[in-house]
Amino acid sequence: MSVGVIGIGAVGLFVAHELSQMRYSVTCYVKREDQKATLEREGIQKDDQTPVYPNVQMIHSLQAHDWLFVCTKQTDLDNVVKQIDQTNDKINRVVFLQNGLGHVEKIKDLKGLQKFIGVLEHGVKRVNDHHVLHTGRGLIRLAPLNHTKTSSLNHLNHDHFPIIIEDSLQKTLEEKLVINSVINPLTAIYGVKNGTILEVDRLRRLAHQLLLEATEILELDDRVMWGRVESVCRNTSENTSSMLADINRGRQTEIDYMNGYLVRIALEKCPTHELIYQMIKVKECLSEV
Ligand SMILES: NC(=O)C1=CN([C@@H]2O[C@H](COP(=O)(O)OP(=O)(O)OC[C@H]3O[C@@H](n4cnc5c(N)ncnc54)[C@H](OP(=O)(O)O)[C@@H]3O)[C@@H](O)[C@H]2O)C=CC1
Ligand SMILES: CC(C)(CO)C(=O)C(=O)O
Repeated sequence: MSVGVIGIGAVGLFVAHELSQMRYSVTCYVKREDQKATLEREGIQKDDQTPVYPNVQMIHSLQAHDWLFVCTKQTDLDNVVKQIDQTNDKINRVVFLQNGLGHVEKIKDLKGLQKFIGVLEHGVKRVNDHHVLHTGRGLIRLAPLNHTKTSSLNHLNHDHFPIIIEDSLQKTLEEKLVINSVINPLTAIYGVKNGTILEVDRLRRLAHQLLLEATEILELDDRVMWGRVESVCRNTSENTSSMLADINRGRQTEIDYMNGYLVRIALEKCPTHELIYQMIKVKECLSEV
């Protein structure tokens, strides 16, 4: 089986590594020549294991695959969707693994292939362009878009790469959105690892306040969701959240698809999320300087 992985950052390195270990024919798609050269030379290293050597191509050379995993940020999806659209007569199934909400509409426009949207609950930390740390064992939750059959997903499910099929796409994404809209901005504002949120009482209380607003807007059970936030903080305690990683690298964050999404749908009735949203926007401006 041939699998393509687009976007070889923290998530893409991990996904491409695990699929390569399952002996699939994996091709990584990147947008920088220097990352292509590094991956060809060094392979993908997970933790301190021996590297695996998937194929590496530039994104404009996207080829035919049985499965395609899209592991870019939400902010890069427009370009990627355009690229897949130009290639889609050769691609059978696509899995999108972005955090946040707002991408489903863009993806719906892709015709002629089976689409799955999912969330990755592993702790992953990018060390550099070819090395990733697996900081917390988790799983991938996937839901089909537009009544796609799910039986083909069984081929991808593996003990060290568990995939769960969820019935409700919206619920899966909303629950992950709650987790990210609490953990990501707080870790990015204070420059701390995920585990610190539970360790510092004032930070924990601020996290809980964000949780209460988010669960009220999305009509989710706040006790259940607080339990999930706590468990993600514990399982990924040593992780740098993707938003903190973006701020540290002077990149645009996904805040518009997380707290920004909540602010938009709640019509400004979520003051803590609105404040946090503004604070991250200021951080983005400052880190560009
Ligand atoms: N990091 C984490 O712990 C987790 C992240 N997520 C979610 O997964 C998604 C990816 O996150 P993460 O891996 O952290 O992000 P990264 O920024 O580490 O990686 C994204 C990668 O996509 C590449 N990219 C961007 N545009 C293109 C393109 N047009 N063609 C090919 N490659 C492209 C970037 O390349 P370049 O470096 O050249 O810009 C980068 O390597 C996000 O939605 C995030 O919220 C989900 C769970 C955990
Ligand atoms: C679950 C969490 C917070 C793990 O770091 C994540 O999804 C992210 O960093 O975007």
